[in-house]
Amino acid sequence: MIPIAVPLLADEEADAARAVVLSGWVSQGPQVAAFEDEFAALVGAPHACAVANCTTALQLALAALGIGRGDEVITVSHSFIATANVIRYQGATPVFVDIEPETYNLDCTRLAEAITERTRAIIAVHQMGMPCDMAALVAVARRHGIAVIEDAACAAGSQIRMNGQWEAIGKPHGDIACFSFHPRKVITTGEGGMLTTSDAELDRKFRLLRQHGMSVPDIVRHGSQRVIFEEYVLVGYNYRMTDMQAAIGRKQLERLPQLIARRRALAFRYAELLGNIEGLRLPSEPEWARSNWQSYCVRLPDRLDQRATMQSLLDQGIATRRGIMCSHREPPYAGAEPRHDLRQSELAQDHAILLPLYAQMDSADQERIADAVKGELAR
Ligand SMILES: C[C@H]1O[C@H](OP(=O)(O)OP(=O)(O)OC[C@H]2O[C@@H](n3cnc4c(=O)[nH]c(N)nc43)[C@H](O)[C@@H]2O)[C@@H](O)[C@@H](O)[C@@H]1N
Ligand SMILES: O=C(O)CCC(=O)C(=O)O
Repeated sequence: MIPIAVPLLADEEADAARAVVLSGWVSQGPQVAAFEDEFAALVGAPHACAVANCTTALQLALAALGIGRGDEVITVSHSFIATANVIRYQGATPVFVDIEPETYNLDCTRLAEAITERTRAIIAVHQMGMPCDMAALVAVARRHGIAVIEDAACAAGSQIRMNGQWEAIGKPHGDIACFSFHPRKVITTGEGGMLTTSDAELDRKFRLLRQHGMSVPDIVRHGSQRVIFEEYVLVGYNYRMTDMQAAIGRKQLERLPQLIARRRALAFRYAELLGNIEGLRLPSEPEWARSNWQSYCVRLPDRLDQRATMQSLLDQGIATRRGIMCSHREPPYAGAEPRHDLRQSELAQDHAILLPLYAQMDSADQERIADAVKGELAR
């Protein structure tokens, strides 16, 4: 069986987690602080704040910006449901806009029509690791005084060319970028998330919000020779990352450059193997983007039934996933007619499939997958 994804975890990660267990300090301690520093350096961000997962990161991004009831947040429906849910958690209203069929990312030409006097933020998703057009998106947002949050859940290690320079996603190019370390991502801590920002005040709020609004963190009080009484200055959450997770994450960061090189080589090979199949549309990078290829998404011709194709591949021992879901089609969001046309989002969900892609795949696996896909197309 070839699964859709396999995390690359080995003795280094196991040993790092073991050392933390034996150290006796296991939650939001020195390992979390070191992981934050190393992640910030990797993406070139002034501040990085670790949290329990990317869903909590996105919620804290909205909370720190003061977004709540009565506010609207523009985003894509075509994303994992957490992108929409965090807007609802805050009591705000998600306003969905369509995607570009080539990149599966927010179509920036649709932004202007979606902005109202209630719009407070845009959540731009770097879907499947492919950078969203941040130059275009940020230009529109700045013109209207709207904040930009990047849902970079899948995009650790992806790059974008801005003003002629290649920069890591997460610098950030909007106001806040949010990452996931879920096992389906390029690097993992089991569960885990990170917020990056250039704004020291936002970073201060993330740190308060992730730990109950506690004015002086426990680790500071623990190390103090003076008695300190803390305050709880706002209604916060418990969204902490553990030190076992952070220690694993530090080892994963060491692997990241090789993982990306490997994934890019695998994506390149897929393009060679599947490139000349009539009717199959392959993903491609805009010339200003370098994807980490968190997922490799191909578009089936309309005549092929998506589910039947996926079932046939599964019967041949190859796991796939359907195109990215659309939140507006799920029960919590289906009650209201979407304000804007979401045709490309629906077509992508219904006609795309994700092929297996992970570092440990070998060329025989990839050829087997390509042959099986060819077989389906030849039906
Ligand atoms: C591009 C999209 O990719 C992912 O969506 P998806 O539909 O492919 O996700 P799921 O089907 O839930 O993927 C979970 C899969 O990811 C793998 N996986 C998930 N967790 C594990 C794990 O702990 N160990 C191993 N070995 N594999 C794990 C399994 O193959 C599992 O079936 C998510 O990351 C979305 O957030 C993302 N938008
Ligand atoms: O739950 C999932 O499948 C993905 C959510 C995620 O990546 C996160 O919140 O970090």
